[in-house]
Amino acid sequence: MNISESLLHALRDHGAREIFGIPGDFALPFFKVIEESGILPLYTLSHEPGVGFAADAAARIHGGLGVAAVTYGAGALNMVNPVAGAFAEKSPLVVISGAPGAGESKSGLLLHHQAKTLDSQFAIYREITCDQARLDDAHSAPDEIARVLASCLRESRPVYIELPRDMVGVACEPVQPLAPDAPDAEALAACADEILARLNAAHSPVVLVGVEVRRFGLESRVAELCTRLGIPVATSILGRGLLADAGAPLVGTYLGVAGDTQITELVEQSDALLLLGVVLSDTNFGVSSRQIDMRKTIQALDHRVSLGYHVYPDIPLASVVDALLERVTDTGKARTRTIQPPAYPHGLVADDAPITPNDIACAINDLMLEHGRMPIAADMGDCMFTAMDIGPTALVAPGYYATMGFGVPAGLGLQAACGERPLILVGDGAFQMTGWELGNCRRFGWDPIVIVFNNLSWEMLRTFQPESGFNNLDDWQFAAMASGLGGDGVRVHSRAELSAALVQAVKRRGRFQLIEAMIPRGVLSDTLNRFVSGVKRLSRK
Ligand SMILES: Cc1ncc(Cc2c([C@H](C)O)sc(CCOP(=O)(O)OP(=O)(O)O)c2C)c(N)n1
Ligand SMILES: [Mg+2]
Repeated sequence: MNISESLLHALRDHGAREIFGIPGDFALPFFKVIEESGILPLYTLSHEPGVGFAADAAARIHGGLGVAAVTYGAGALNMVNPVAGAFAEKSPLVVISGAPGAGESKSGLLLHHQAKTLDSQFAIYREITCDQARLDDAHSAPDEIARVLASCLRESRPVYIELPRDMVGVACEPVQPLAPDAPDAEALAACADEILARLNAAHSPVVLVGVEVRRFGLESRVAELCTRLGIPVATSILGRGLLADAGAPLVGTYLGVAGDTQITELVEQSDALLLLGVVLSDTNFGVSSRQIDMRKTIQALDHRVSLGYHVYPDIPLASVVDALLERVTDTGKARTRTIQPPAYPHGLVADDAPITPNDIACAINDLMLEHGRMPIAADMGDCMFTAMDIGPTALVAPGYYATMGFGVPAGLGLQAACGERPLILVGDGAFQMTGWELGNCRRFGWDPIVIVFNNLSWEMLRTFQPESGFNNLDDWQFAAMASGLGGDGVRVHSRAELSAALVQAVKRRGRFQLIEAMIPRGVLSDTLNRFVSGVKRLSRK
C-alpha cells in the first residue's frame, strides 16, 4: 500500500463517502490514485470555492467527514473562505492539498503557485483548521493521518493535510484509527449533577440545541432527554430542523428579535438556559432584545461545560447527554409552557400577484406537503431568512458565518452525499458567484430544483444602506442560460407562474430545474424584515 491509498482507506474508515476536488500539477499524481483506486468516488467541480462548499455540505448531511482535494497555492488558497466557514460552523472537513516535492523545494527557485514561502499555505491553513499534517515521511505518515482525522471528528472542525507530490506513491503502512479519549468519570458525574440541580431549581428552564447536536449525531438522545426532562426546547439557527419529528417538546427556532416573540421571551427570560452544542454568535444571539444572562446559562460546547462561573474542561457533549440520560429516567413533570409549535405558511394563492419571498416559502411548503420533503441548501441572502418559514426538513445554510456562494455547490454536495434531489435557494447576487457549478450536474446525474430569488439587487445590503446605488444588480437572465448548462430554466413573475413552475420542475428528473423568481426590489421576507428592524433598533440603543 502507498501513502495515497493508506490516506484514502483511512478517510473512508473515518466516515468519508466521497471526494470533491480540482487537480493541478502538484496534485495530479494523487488524483490519479483517487480515480484508479476507486476507494472513494471523485467529483470534480469548476472552482475551488464550490469544492469547499460541496464537501462541507456533504459532511453536514451524512454526519461523516467531507473531503476537499486541491492543488497547491492557486487551488488551496482559492478555498480559504469555504474552509473558514466550515471552521466557524463546526463542519468536519478534510482539506488535502498537493504540494511541491522535496527536491524542487530545495531547488532555490521560486516555484509556481508559491506565495511568500513554501510554508505560507500551511501557516494560512493553521488559522482555519483544528489540526494539520505534512506527509513528507512515510514512517510517521500513518500516525499523522490518524491524529489529524481523529481531531477532525473530535472537534468537528476542518483539518489540513499537505501531500507533496513526490510522496504519493511511497510505500506506507495502513492507518490505525485512534480511540477517542474518555472523559474523567468523577468530573462528568459532578458536572451532570450540577446541571440537573440547576434545572430542577429553576422556575422556567429551557433547552436550546445547536450545531454540535447535529454534528455529533446526538439528535435522538437529546430528543429523549428533553422529553424526559419535560422542558421546552428550541433550536438555534444552525440547529434548525433538529428534533423536528422526535416527539420532543420542541417550540421552534430561536431568532432573537427576528423570530417568534413567544419563543424569544421563553429563551431570554429563562432562569436556567441549557445550551447544548450552541455557538454563541451574533446571528444566534446578537439580534436579541436582551443579552442572555450567562450567570444563569449552562453551556456545553467545544468539549467543555460552563455553568455560570464554573467550568468543566474536557467533557464532550455526547458524554454530558449520556450522563444526564442516566440520571433522568422517567418523563418529568410537564413543565413545557404550552407554546403552539410554529405554523408554516401553506396554501399559496396562485394568482397574478407579484412574488414575495414569503410566497416562495408558502409554495415550497405546498410542494413538500404534496410530494414529500426535500433536503434544502440555502445561500446567504433573503433566501436564507425565507427558509426559516419552510417546514421541517434537512437544511444546510451558512447561518452563522454568512458567506455567499454556499447554496448551489452545497446543493450539489447534498445530492452527491445522500442521493436525494435537493432544493436550492439562492439570491441573484450569490448565484453570480457560484451558480455556474450547475454546469457539472449532467456529468454526475444531479438534478436539483433551484429557485433564484432575483430582485436584481444585493437586497440585504440595501436594507441597511438604501442610498447606495452599487446595490443595484443588472438583469443576467439566468433562466435563459440554464439549457446551455444542461438544465431547464423558466422565469416567473406571478404567484400562479411560480406554482406552475414548481409543479413542472418536480415532474422533470435527470436535469436541473432552474426557476428564476422575479421579486420586486425592496420586498423582503417577514423574517428578514424583523431581523433588519431589530438590528436597527438595537443599534440605536
Ligand atoms: C462571499 C460574500 N461576499 C459578500 C458578502 C456580503 C453580503 C451579505 C451579508 C450581509 O454579509 S448579503 C449580500 C447581498 C446578497 O445578495 P443576493 O444574493 O442577491 O441576496 P439578497 O438580494 O436576498 O440580499 C452581500 C454582498 C457575503 N456575505 N459573502
Ligand atoms: Mg438579490
